[in-house]
Amino acid sequence: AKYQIVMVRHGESEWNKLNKFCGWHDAELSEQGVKEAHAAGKALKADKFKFDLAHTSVLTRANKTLDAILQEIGQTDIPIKKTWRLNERHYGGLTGLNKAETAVKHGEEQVKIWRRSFDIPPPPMDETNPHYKEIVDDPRYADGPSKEEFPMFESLKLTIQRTLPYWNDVIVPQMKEGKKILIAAHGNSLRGIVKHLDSMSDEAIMGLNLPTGIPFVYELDENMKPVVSMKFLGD
Ligand SMILES: CC(=O)Oc1ccccc1S(=O)(=O)Nc1cc2c(c(O)c1O)C(=O)c1ccccc1C2=O
Repeated sequence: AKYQIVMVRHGESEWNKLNKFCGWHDAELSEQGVKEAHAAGKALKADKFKFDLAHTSVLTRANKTLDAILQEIGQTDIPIKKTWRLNERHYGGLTGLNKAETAVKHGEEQVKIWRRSFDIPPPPMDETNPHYKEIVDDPRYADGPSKEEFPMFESLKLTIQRTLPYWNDVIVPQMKEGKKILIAAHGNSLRGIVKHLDSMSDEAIMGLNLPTGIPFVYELDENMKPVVSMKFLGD
């Protein structure tokens, strides 16, 4: 096909392991997550993939997944673009809660509603959340989002709405210039791109849980329409 792009969800994080809502908290990769990232790189190397540049979020778990992959394919020299627009969904006041704490604090019924909703957001994060200061004051957000648009919560709909402009305005033009691109990001920011490419319904995309650390390929025609959708390496 005319265009090809590779995407990968970061390896397991320390908070994935603890079943805690992570969102914009900057959790590290777990040991397993680091292994997943190197395995992803080895798989890409085995298939002789080469990239001109990579895009990732401003969160360490995605950045380190990308670094591990680039080490394995011997391309630690290509440009890396980091953007908040590829960050994980912001889970607001749920950030840091695990499954039990969420159910205790908000009740099973509310959890059920949130789980199956596309545009019902979690409660906003406020100063009582232990992670409020670390996120709001983080210098990595100096280049955006602005104070006015800095999210305190995101529905999946809101997450997709802030990821797609980056896809359309930055990544697509680079693909049209012939650049071979790798994206290392998060479950929900990648859902936004996949939903857009495959014209998926709100319900369909909520049913898609991307595996951690397994690269997948899209091949697109001259109109950026998928000829091959979400082909996982090793499939
Ligand atoms: C597998 C797992 O333990 O998931 C967790 C982790 C932390 C809290 C609650 C749960 S749960 O078992 O209720 N399942 C669970 C719970 C939730 C979600 C979700 O995708 C999910 O799988 C959401 O997307 C979600 C999105 C926005 C607000 C709340 C939730 C939520 O409460």
